[in-house]
Amino acid sequence: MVSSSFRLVVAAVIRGQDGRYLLARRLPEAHLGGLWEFPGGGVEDGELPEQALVRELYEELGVKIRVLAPRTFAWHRELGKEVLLLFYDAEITHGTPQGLQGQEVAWFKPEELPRLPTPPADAELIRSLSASEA
Ligand SMILES: Nc1nc2c([nH]c(=O)n2[C@@H]2O[C@H](COP(=O)(O)OP(=O)(O)OP(=O)(O)O)[C@@H](O)[C@H]2O)c(=O)[nH]1
Repeated sequence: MVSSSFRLVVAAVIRGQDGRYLLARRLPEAHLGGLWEFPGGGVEDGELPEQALVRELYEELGVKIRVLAPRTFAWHRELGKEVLLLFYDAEITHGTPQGLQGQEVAWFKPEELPRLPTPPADAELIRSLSASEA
């Protein structure tokens, strides 16, 4: 349900040449702290989703990316907040990802993804990424 607490969040599904996916770990003190997620963040006023994704990846990980195509979406409802998550396939064009806010960043094989602690809203995406390898 769209309400005044609605937020639009974008996240990148980035697959390295070795077939691993890039995830970042939420800081322990954050909401859903310690969970591994696809890097991204909130779309700000006046921004297109793809622009927000490019900005977030640069601010959080110091990389430039190219957004390739929409992959899927998911709703996240918690604590009275409604979040619509848009996941995009993307690739890194410049730089090596680093957790510029102190967060851990790592590449995971598709079969490792289902064993990671991840936000509930990511479950279906993770199932499909790991199943496409089977
Ligand atoms: N970037 C990202 N966010 C996700 C994923 N899955 C998921 O549920 N989220 C949720 O989407 C929101 C991301 O927004 P954010 O990172 O800008 O917000 P935040 O938690 O720092 O701020 P907040 O505490 O105000 O929500 C969070 O509620 C986060 O838990 C994901 O795979 N990637």
